[in-house]
Amino acid sequence: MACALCRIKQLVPPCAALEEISVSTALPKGLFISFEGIDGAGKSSHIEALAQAFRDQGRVVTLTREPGGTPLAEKLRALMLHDAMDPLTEALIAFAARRDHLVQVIEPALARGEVVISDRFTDATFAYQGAGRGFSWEQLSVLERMAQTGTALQAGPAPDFMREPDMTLWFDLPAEVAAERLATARVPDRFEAQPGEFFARVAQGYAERARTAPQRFVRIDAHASRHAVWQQITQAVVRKGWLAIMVGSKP
Ligand SMILES: Nc1ncnc2c1ncn2[C@@H]1O[C@H](COP(=O)(O)OP(=O)(O)O)[C@@H](O)[C@H]1O
Ligand SMILES: Cc1cn([C@H]2C[C@H](O)[C@@H](COP(=O)(O)OP(=O)(O)O)O2)c(=O)[nH]c1=O
Repeated sequence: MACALCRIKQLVPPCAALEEISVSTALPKGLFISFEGIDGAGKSSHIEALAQAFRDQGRVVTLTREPGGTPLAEKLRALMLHDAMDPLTEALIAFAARRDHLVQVIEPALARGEVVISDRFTDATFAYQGAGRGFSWEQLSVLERMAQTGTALQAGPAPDFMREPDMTLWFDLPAEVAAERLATARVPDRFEAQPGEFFARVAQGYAERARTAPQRFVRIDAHASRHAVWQQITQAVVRKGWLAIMVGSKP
């Protein structure tokens, strides 16, 4: 597509540089942010507030979750959360749901220049099915590559580009504190009903995953007050230049 100036001047062929400018000003860059952490860490308490902060600054937001986010993936979510199965089956279901979610929702939204905020993504599979259930991380990495490659819709990424979040906000909280918070909060699903040691392993899994991708992970000290947690979240996105400084905003 010719840039606006070339169209006015009826330049043939249109200039390459201005063509790029016209595309980039027409469409903001899509952003993909995931929220991660053990159950009860406080993700749901802040995710809508972050979505609203982006909307307030003019961005279109797709707020979604895993497992789930599409009609098919929501069916797979119901199976994962309520039916007994072995760790490999659980991992395969998580990645099947993720592939559908990527193809149907996440990639189209990123191609439209939206901000995609997902309540969990692949790090949860490494933490829960990997560290929690004991399934091999090496094999999970193979599934990760299969499920998250070749989905990008925009021109540019190499054919072997593997989609990952641009930023992962990792809510780090000791398992025993999360258990206390959840004791009165809601009816537990198949994961939330697991013993404390399971969540201690899941928490370690997240810490390990964060060590392998320090440029993507932002550790949120989730043992702080709601207000302090919110400040850490906003600082992380402001530091990236994705949001302007927000004065007095609250979760
Ligand atoms: N910073 C916080 N301090 C104390 N309690 C919190 C905090 N953040 C959330 N909670 C409470 O902890 C429970 C779990 O929070 P939630 O946001 O549902 O966690 P998650 O989505 O990570 O499972 C809820 O009852 C919530 O009100
Ligand atoms: C995405 C994902 C979630 N899970 C688990 C973590 C959670 O216990 C559960 C559902 O996540 P979540 O939506 O956080 O539960 P809730 O709506 O009750 O807050 O699924 C996995 O085990 N593997 C995965 O790959």
